Amino acid sequence: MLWKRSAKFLIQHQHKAYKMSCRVKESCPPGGARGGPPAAPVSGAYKIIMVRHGESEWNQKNLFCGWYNAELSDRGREEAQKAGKSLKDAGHKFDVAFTSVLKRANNTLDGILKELGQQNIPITKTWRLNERHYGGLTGLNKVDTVEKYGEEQVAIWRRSFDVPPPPITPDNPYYDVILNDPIYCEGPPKDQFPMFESLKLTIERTLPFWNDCVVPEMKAGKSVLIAAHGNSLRGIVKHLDQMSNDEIMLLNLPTGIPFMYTLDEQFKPVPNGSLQFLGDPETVRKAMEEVANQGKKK
Ligand SMILES: O=C(O)[C@@H](CO)OP(=O)(O)O
Repeated sequence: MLWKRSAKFLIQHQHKAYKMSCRVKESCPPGGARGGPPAAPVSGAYKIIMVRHGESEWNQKNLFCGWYNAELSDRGREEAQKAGKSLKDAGHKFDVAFTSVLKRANNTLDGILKELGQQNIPITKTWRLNERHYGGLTGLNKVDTVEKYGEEQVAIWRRSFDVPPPPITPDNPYYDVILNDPIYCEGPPKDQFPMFESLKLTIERTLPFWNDCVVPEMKAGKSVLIAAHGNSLRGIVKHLDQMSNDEIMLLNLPTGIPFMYTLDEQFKPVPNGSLQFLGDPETVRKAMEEVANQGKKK
């Protein structure tokens, strides 16, 4: 079975991974988001910075979170501040920012923009940049889930490309909280509200936003920052780097460490333009490993 092979591949190769205010908008802002003067692209190329939110309270408790609207932990708030400082020290300024409708990403963005003194730039929030919906796993502890279903099954649920978690059902304590959360007032419509998402399904709702809203801003010469989630960003990375379904399984994005892509005119990464983290390599490697280990036996 393909997913069995994929899970084995994942477990065997995980260690190699490193090497390689409800202003919610469903559509793009009218006329595009407006910011300060457009940043000139370097040698005809585009640069974009993305960051996974800082550690959330549910990351700290090692719970599957997905569309549950968890708060940042103290460490997460510090990570956001640190990310802002490293962007400031590297001389970055942004014209526009994009984020999900979940407060762990919104507050990470706010923390970064505060450090940069750029709280007034236009921000577009969309559910299309949300974390993947973790379905029936929402609220479960990852290590307890490993104890119950085994490391291999949890690896498949967490990192396989197209095997979804089981659907969330009304007996899940977070079913109503998520479904009726006012942050979803502008979408998705109730009859299309996801009950689970694989990475494949996540990409199917994230990529249209990337193409229709983010790319036009870059084409207009705007300097763009995205603060989103581990799996919505993995989807964008997979698309940009044209990674195979097996390759993307190995990538675990660390919390709160910004990364840059330098893209050519076709929006393909230039040589050495992929996934350039703003952090020292050892810190980044350890942070990635920490995420990978969340789904392993203690
Ligand atoms: O629980 C989640 O929503 C995500 C990110 O925190 O977890 P994972 O890394 O297991 O995909």
